[in-house]
Amino acid sequence: MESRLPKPTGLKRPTPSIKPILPTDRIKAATNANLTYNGSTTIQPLTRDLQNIIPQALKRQGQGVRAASPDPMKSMSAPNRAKLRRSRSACDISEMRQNLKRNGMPNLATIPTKCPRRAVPPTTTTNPTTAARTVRAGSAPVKRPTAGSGPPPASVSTSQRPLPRTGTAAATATTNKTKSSASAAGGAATAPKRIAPYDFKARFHDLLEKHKALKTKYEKQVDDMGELESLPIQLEETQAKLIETESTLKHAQTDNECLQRQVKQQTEKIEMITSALGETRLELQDLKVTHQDIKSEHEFLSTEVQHLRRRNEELIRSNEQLQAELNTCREQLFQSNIERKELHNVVMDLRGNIRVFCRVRPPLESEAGRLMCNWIYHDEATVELQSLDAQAKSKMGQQIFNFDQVFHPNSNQIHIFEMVAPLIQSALDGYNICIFAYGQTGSGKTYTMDGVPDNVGVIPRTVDLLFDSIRNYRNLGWEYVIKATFLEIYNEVLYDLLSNDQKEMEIRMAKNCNKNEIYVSNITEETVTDPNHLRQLMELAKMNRATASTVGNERSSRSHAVTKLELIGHHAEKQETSIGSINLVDLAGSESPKTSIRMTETKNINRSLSELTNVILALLQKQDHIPYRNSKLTHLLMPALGGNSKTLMFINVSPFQDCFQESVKSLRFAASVNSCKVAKAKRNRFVNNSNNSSINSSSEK
Ligand SMILES: Nc1ncnc2c1ncn2[C@@H]1O[C@H](COP(=O)(O)OP(=O)(O)OP(=O)(O)O)[C@@H](O)[C@H]1O
Repeated sequence: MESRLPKPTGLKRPTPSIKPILPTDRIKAATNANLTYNGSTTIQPLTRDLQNIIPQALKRQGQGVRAASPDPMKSMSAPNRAKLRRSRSACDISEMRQNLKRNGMPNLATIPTKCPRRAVPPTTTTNPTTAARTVRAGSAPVKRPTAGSGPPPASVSTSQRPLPRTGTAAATATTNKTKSSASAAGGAATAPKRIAPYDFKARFHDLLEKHKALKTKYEKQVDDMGELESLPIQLEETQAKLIETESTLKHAQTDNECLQRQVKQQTEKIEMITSALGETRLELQDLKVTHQDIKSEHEFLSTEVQHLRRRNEELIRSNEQLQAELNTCREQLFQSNIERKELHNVVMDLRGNIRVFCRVRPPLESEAGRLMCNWIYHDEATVELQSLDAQAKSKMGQQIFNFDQVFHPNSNQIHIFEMVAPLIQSALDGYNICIFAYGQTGSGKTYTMDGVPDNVGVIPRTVDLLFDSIRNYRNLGWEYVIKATFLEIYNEVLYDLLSNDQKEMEIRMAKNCNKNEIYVSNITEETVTDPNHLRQLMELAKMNRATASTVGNERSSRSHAVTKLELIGHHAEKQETSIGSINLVDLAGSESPKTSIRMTETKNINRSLSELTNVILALLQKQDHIPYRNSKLTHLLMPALGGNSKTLMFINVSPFQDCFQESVKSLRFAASVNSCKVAKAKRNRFVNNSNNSSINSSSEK
């Protein structure tokens, strides 16, 4: 690392030296700035290092000693000594000149060979050499530095010395040098005594004193030198310490900056926290206010809660009483419902197990040109049919028919279903219900049973009524499951209307049951949970049903369609199960063979309808053998026609004159069925025992 100490700019770096100038050199130079080596040249600070200065100073000192202290053993005579002095002075000057020349300084003036002895008064203190140079050479005098800080020379012996000889310049120079030393030591007031040249003893003593003084000075200089030599080491140590201190300072500065930054950050944080604290205090005040409000509200609510608890306890006690009353009411309701069912069944029985409703359809817009018979509705149960043909009228006589209900052409679907609904209720009570529509093709059977999308018939309305009633029955503790099958009898073959698979289907007797209980094998049975599901199944069955165009109907149903809904109810509390069924039959339309296009189809339809008539007539005549098995239709409807069932038959007739014969035929058949008496229907009621289920099919009144 570079030192930060200021470098001297105005000082001239010395000529190449032994080692580069260090700051210690400057210190040494500054220390030596006041040093003067025995009246010789003062060492210039910061220009020379100690390695260069000290040897030169010692060299000069040695020269001075040599000049001032000639070896007394070698010069024995005055002329020789003078000559020696002369030569030494000359040597000194010559050496000075060489030094000056080496240092690039102006040269000294040449010393004249002889110097007039009286030119310089002996008492003057001016350097005779310099004065002689000034006078003779006329050049600028070269001043020799005077000793300012050198040790005082010994004056004890010099004061006893004789006055110096003034004959030569060398003597004068010696005298001056001595005087200069004396002046430096004791002041200019006491002039040193000159030692006679012949007084060798005195001179010897003088020289000894000088030698002693110089030795002391030399030792002192050596000590100083020792001290000075230790200075670079101290300086290096100091410099190392300085560098270390600078490094430490730099680290400290870095740490300081870091700390300042941290202090700044912490200060900012403190400000933020202080700000947040202020906001929090405000929020705290608000919360305290809110707390007070809530506290007061809590006290109010606590009072309210206590009041409500007391009120709740009262209500619980009241509720328990009401619950007990409710249970009693439920039990009464359950019993009442049983009574209602029995009474309902009595009404149904009074109306007849086989009931016949006659419906005359209106002419369509497309049939406006067709002639219509004369229909006379005597009352709601009696209708008279008159032909427009007088011959036929006279031949057939009066055609008056009685039924349970007659619906004229203006009767709508709602009126029809109002009369059907009590039967549906009986199905939920555990009875078997059979509703079928019989009539000529195009007379309105499908319209009555299925209806049209904007005016639905008996079957869709039955579905809605069933699910509404099931919801009401749920309040009484009954849970119902509905299972649905859709069957078609076409050309005396059974088809599953919910499946397109070709499969063998047979009408079979149910085992371990009433002899009239039957079932169809391999038929698809769907468990229905909501009315929409049932409607979707009905749509699918309708699409799968065989239809074709006939003379009387563009989309004639060419098969008998049987929709069976099995209603299984369970009362968990009473451990009671109720199973009822509804058979909804849309028969194929009877058709005259004369007008039929598909004879086989027509024959099968007419044969099955004829067998249906035979069965009903056999029942009417109370024959021992009822020919149920003569056709698939009668076999399938056996439970409904002859056994444990409540049956409703719609006789649909067309109002037109050209249908007169078929209408009369249908009405006669229906009238005969209406007069048919069958055994009373039994309610399918099961009570579950602990070990097994026993059937209590009770015979109703
Ligand atoms: N009461 C009625 N009111 C209005 N239109 C009716 C009525 N009854 C039947 N129709 C219409 O008369 C036409 C024939 O009716 P529908 O198809 O129900 O006869 P169908 O007896 O079922 O015939 P098929 O035995 O050939 O199937 C249909 O267009 C039907 O919409």
